[in-house]
Amino acid sequence: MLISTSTTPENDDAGDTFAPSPSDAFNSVSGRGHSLGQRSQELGSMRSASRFAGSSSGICFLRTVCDAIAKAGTSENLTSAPAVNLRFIPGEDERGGDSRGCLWHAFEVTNVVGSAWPSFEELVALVSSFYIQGWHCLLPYLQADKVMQSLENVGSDNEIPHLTPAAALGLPLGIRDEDIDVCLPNHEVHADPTGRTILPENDMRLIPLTLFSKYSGIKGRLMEISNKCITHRTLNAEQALRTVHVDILKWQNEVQDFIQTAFSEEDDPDNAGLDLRENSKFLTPQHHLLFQIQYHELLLLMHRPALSAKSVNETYPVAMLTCLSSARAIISLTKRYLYRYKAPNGRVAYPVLWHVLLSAVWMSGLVIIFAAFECGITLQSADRDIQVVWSILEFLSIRLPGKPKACEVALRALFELLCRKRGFSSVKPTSALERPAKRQRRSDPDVPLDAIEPSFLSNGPNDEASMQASDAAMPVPGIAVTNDADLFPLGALTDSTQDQTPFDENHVLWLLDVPSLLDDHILTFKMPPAAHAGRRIYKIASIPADGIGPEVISAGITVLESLVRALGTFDLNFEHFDWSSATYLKTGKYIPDGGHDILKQFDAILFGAVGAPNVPDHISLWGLRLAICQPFQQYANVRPTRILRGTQSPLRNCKSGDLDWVIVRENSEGEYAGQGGRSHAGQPWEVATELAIFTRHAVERLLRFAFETARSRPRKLLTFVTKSNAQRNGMVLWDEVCEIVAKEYPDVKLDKMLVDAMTVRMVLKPETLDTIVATNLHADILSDLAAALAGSIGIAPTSNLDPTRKNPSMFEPIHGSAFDITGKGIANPVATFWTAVEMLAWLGEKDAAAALMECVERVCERGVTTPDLGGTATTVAVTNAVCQEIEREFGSKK
Ligand SMILES: NC(=O)c1ccc[n+]([C@@H]2O[C@H](COP(=O)([O-])OP(=O)(O)OC[C@H]3O[C@@H](n4cnc5c(N)ncnc54)[C@H](O)[C@@H]3O)[C@@H](O)[C@H]2O)c1
Ligand SMILES: O=C(O)C[C@@H](O)C(=O)O
Repeated sequence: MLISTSTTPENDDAGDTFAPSPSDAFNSVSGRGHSLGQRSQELGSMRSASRFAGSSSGICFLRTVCDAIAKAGTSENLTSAPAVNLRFIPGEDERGGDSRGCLWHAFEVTNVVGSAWPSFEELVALVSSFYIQGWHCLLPYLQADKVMQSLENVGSDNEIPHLTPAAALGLPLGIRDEDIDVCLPNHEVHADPTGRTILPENDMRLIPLTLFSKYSGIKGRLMEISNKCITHRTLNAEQALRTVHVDILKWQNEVQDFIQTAFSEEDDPDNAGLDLRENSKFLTPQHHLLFQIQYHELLLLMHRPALSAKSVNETYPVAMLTCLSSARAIISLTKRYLYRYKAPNGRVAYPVLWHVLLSAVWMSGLVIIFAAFECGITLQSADRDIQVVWSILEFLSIRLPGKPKACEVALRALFELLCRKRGFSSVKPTSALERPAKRQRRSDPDVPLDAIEPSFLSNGPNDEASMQASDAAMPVPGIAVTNDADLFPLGALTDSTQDQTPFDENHVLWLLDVPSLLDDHILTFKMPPAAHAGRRIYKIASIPADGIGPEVISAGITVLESLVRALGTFDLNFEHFDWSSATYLKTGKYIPDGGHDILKQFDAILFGAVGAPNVPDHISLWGLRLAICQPFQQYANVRPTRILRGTQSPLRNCKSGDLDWVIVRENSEGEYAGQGGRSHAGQPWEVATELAIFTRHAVERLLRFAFETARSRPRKLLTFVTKSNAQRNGMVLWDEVCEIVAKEYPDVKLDKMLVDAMTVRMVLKPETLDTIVATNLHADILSDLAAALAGSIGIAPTSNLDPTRKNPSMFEPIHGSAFDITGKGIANPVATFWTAVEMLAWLGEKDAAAALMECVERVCERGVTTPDLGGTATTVAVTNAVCQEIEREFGSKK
């Protein structure tokens, strides 16, 4: 089956062009193919010029799925839904999901080495420092001595591939990296640093350890291929992948050999020297599951980049189908394992598997949704798999809810979106979107937490008989599984089932407060330093233009460059355009001929302000700002307002938190349609008309965007502002369209205001507002008021978004050229910094965006502010303070 490489027509938001036809499996019916221009810098490993390393491919895949689903279907306005809705999409490269940085409960860690073993608190601190701040998946391959040494002490980090199996095998965790790389049965004696023999040479655990180590090696090579072909310098990416594929298959066969050996007779001559009786008990269902999941993870890792590649090609169907079958295998294996080996109290029988299962099942869920999106399977079929994924995630969240919960939220939102866009509302209420009934039981104090089980464990076709039938259908080669979880060697970690410590219910309930957890996570998450050898590169067009524009844009770029240096994970390439009033006065044009085509090649536009005393305002605004926003269909103008830490509202008693709004302004027509004219010029009866135009199409797409924005925020409150008492045509159309669109968002509370009364409410009851939507002119005025109520127009940002991402979006501070302070060096750069934050988030660099915002707020908190906020600092001083804060936080990687 060959993929069509022709560009699928872009979907028109006037009609759903998608038919979920399985017969068209993986032909580009989805329209995804060439439409991912925004991600052009994130190329998969199937492309020779790949620029990301390691698990970036996971993040890239994740974005592919989100972008593709958001872009599809009738509702163009939903484009940003996943990004807005989910707030935080768990990635592979983000760790733990528990904002406390604690992977293990105290009762899951046992002191096995006597007093030298770190305390639980030390263990948490160590895991947090390596796992949360400094970890990267390539670490084991880099052989960084110091890090490895410390990891020996931590020992229980289950995401470091070879330490997972070490712990799983019950090996003393003092074992060194070199042991794992070189050890072969019958050849070496392994000793800990004190000389005590820790592994006799005939210890059969060395075989799986070697196999796990080989797995790590293959994984590392796959990452290298995505990165720079380090191992395969002489091969192109496709040749390199073929050799790795052979190694994966060889590895899997070795695993099977080993499993068969472990359960064969002792007198088998092949097993001479191996103490089978002593050691076979170490091969448990957990090991087997781990091996099987690792096999499928390798296949996913190998094929996934092809799914994220910018253009589809003939490798795509193989990649898609391989990923699909591996994803289904992972889901089915995990389900079967949990069914059989769940501990009596309902928890995962062995905590060390928790993260392995979590990341494998999460990635599999994404693959299933993507396959449904690509029409490789029907939505109904995907629904069945996804139900199991949710049940597993729900089950895993019993141990530590943060990350499983975030995965569940993300998958639910994506699947819901896909179902809606395909018009399959029946999938939605009956299964996919309903919260499981068990959820209520969790908060019921009479039901012990231990009573919670995954739904598939307790009912329907998932009984023992059908499990056995499915076992028969998919035989597990070679292994004689044992039902006795107690056989499992505990190593450094005890099985939670053996511990009598009651589960910390408060901890669970605290973590169930998902929105605040996720917010918190965004704020506290730190990017790992310089993890990626291949960096994402964004092309930014900078148009500082007039007045204080050049001063604040220069400050913004300084801060962004400092952030980029400190994080080392992506690059911003700025190109500067001198399109301004001065240019207009010289050439007669703000934008030269062909200027729009040039701008189209950029990922985003960073804009200062336009307007000069010697050019009429309507010429400058229409010549530059509107001349970009309107043709680029940046129809959603998004203006968040908040009282930043360390700043004050002019409203008495209004505290930070009381005023936390997002204003969504229609940005393509309305009062800015440019219709009208003048007659009888210069005569006493001269007449001028200014005609506002409201189209159903533009109103609907903007309202849907506003509802999505409101839905993505904790309060789910949308205030809809018009003047439909006086303006009885256009505004009444807004009212009618709003009523229709609102039906799609029953979870969003709708609140209607007339614009005059709205100004009163903004001043007197700011805490009653959250997301606000209004016309081009009304929202322009309301957003200046909002900025002033939050302290200054000098802090307020704007995003001019084309949610379809067909054109670059433009980011600018709300304020104008501010002639009165131009050149004085006191323009507040915070609005531009916050604008830069919004731009980074739109580009997909959400962690970097959150990090920058945090640094800006810390500087405000320290009182380093310009005069408009009551301070005495200059633009440059504030800029330097933010750069210093960034360096303090992340260090500089110059
Ligand atoms: N997006 C734009 O390009 C844009 C937006 C608004 C106004 N304008 C244009 O700018 C020119 C001036 O317009 P205006 O005076 O109505 O609005 P303005 O936003 O330029 O200034 C209003 C007031 O706010 C202050 N101010 C603005 N930004 C500040 C900052 N960063 N730090 C400290 N104080 C700041 C100014 O000093 C002034 O007192 C006009 O030509 C107008 O058309 C352009
Ligand atoms: O009305 C405009 O668009 C100009 C200015 O007020 C802005 O908000 O950018």
